Amino acid sequence: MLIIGIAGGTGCGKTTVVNQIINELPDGEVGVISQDSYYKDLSHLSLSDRRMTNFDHPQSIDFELLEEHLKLLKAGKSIQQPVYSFLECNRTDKSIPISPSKVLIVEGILILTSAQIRKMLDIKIFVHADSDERLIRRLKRDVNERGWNLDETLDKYQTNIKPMHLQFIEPSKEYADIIIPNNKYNTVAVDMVRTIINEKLD
Ligand SMILES: Nc1ncnc2c1ncn2[C@@H]1O[C@H](COP(=O)(O)OP(=O)(O)O)[C@@H](O)[C@H]1O
Ligand SMILES: Nc1ccn([C@@H]2O[C@H](COP(=O)(O)O)[C@@H](O)[C@H]2O)c(=O)n1
Repeated sequence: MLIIGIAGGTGCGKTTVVNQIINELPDGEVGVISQDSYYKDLSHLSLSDRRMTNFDHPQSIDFELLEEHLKLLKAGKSIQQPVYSFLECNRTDKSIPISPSKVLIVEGILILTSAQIRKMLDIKIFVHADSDERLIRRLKRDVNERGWNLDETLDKYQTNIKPMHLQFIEPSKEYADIIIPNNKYNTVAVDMVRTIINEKLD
């Protein structure tokens, strides 16, 4: 199994790049795992306390479970991936079965910050977009899809998102084998990654 890690700051376009990569590949050959599914269980907190959590700090992620799942998939075993609710700011009681595949993409802002996870990655990719571009994309998404208003999103950006980006995410770029500039849609880079994957699938 070839495991590709895709990191980059919030709103840089990781999900978009992953979808572009897998779009023209055969169904079922490439699995995708999102770091978001591995946010720690916060059921012991009220919703208002959960909404105060710093979701951009590496400690918010259950990297142990993610590592265990990657090892199981690599060993040819299926896993039950937790399903996360952004509106509830918590894991749901649901999970989805993920079967092993020839290629697995693991995406998330903090994927390259974990030494255990880095060890499991065959190719490490960092998607870059300028911070103003990312903030604009993030504002639109949080307000339209994730149940936050404009002020809340800007407060989060100043208190958690920007400091964590500078402390953990941007420095993890140094571990990347490939950096994809994504201020504009980057079809050339997407085609290159797809070519690497196709070689593995042949
Ligand atoms: N190159 C791009 N140019 C303009 N908008 C983009 C680009 N890449 C992604 N977007 C948009 O930005 C938003 C965030 O993208 P997304 O892929 O969800 O980022 P991430 O997964 O890194 O948070 C989405 O609305 C997406 O359509
Ligand atoms: N309940 C949550 C959990 C996380 N976030 C934010 O998601 C961002 C990471 O996801 P991307 O798709 O943007 O890579 C991260 O910056 C968290 O702040 C959230 O808003 N609510």
